[in-house]
Amino acid sequence: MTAIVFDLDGTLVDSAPGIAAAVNTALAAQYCRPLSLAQVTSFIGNGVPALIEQVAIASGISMLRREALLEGFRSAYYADPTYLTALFDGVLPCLEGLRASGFRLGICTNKPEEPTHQILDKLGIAGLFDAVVGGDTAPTRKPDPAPLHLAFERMGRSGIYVGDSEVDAACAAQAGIPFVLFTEGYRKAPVEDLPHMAKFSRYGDLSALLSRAAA
Ligand SMILES: O=C(O)COP(=O)(O)O
Ligand SMILES: [Mg+2]
Repeated sequence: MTAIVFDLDGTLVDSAPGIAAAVNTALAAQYCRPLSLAQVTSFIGNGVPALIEQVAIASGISMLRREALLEGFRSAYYADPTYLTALFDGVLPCLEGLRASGFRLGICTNKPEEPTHQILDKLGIAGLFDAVVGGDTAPTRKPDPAPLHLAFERMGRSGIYVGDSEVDAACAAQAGIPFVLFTEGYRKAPVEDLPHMAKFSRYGDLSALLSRAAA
């Protein structure tokens, strides 16, 4: 039976408010004004170093202070990565249903492993996944295909990748893995600009879609 690998931020969890809160705590420590949720959301998807670089540019923070900004973000975010973070509607029954139908499940996210594991544990879904690949697991991050290949390798199966962003679509395309797009995440480009095999906006529709696709 096929494996299904999921992205995390903007796909399984709505984590942008928590990430924005930690960004703004780090900015306050550098005597900078807070950024809006929309602005921080637009920086999510390429991993923490890219997030902090974009925050620093938007806030006019010099290269010299970026390390302090990164440390401020890490200490605020890692203290509780589940703050203002929740599963999207219907995720839990969908994942349980997929497992019950015999699919193996994995995660491939650009979020570092430590907060990824904390989120999966505290939101009660850790036990559903056989492989978790974070932004610091492999030598490269998405859109490089290596982390996605690693997630499938760890499950010993091929399958489908489910994600929400340009980064995920590009990663799947480079890896030669079919991609299913969740349209309610943190994508910036129109749906038609992202290569995808299928798309969905409600988790209640995903199980039937994946069973058809994997048949
Ligand atoms: O940018 C991040 O840190 C994580 O984003 P992802 O879970 O969508 O890969
Ligand atoms: Mg994402």
